[in-house]
Amino acid sequence: MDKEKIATAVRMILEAIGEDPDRQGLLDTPKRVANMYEEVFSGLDKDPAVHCQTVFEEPHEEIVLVKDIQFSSMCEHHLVPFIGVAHVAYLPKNGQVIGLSKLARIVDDISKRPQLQERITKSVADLLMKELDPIGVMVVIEAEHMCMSIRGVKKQGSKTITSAVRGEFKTNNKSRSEVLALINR
Ligand SMILES: Nc1nc2c(ncn2[C@@H]2O[C@H](COP(=O)(O)OP(=O)(O)OP(=O)(O)O)[C@@H](O)[C@H]2O)c(=O)[nH]1
Ligand SMILES: [Zn+2]
Repeated sequence: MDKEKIATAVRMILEAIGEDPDRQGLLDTPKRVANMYEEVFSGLDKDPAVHCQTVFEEPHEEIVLVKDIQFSSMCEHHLVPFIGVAHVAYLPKNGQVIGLSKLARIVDDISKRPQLQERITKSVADLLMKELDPIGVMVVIEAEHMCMSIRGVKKQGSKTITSAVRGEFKTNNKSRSEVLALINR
């Protein structure tokens, strides 16, 4: 990531809004913002598939759900955050279970990019289907978009919920309902 370029651009933005980038309080701001962008866009040079290599042999053939995985991402339209939780469920096949923390790491890597909530939801589900080859995957994400709360329509507290349903969870209403009940309990 070109942090020098980000800092130069931030200095230009400060000038453009009529601020003095050389006043005491703003002197380090371009550098700080560059460091922040490096952090919030750190997923751009990561391959979340690597996390799918940590699998264990365990004959568990029922639902595995990690819920309330906190995440934050940056809306690609306004470059302001959206913040919320992801719930990731899957049905293991052939006794192949993935390390639980890896589900959260996948959500993180995919979130830390300029994103849309729908794309994060779909990307997590598709990655798990491809790499883990489970019987089913279901991803539900709930988030508040700052671009809807601090500006524009200014609807603070509104939540956007997206889901991506694959395999058994798509074809079997009962399995899908079971995951939803576990998420909502
Ligand atoms: N589908 C989807 N839309 C998003 C997401 N994040 C932000 N948006 C929307 O992107 C849209 C961009 O709309 P535009 O009309 O191009 O931009 P704008 O004039 O800033 O829109 P307003 O937010 O309505 O003021 C807005 O409706 C946002 O709410 C997301 O993750 N998914
Ligand atoms: Zn936005």
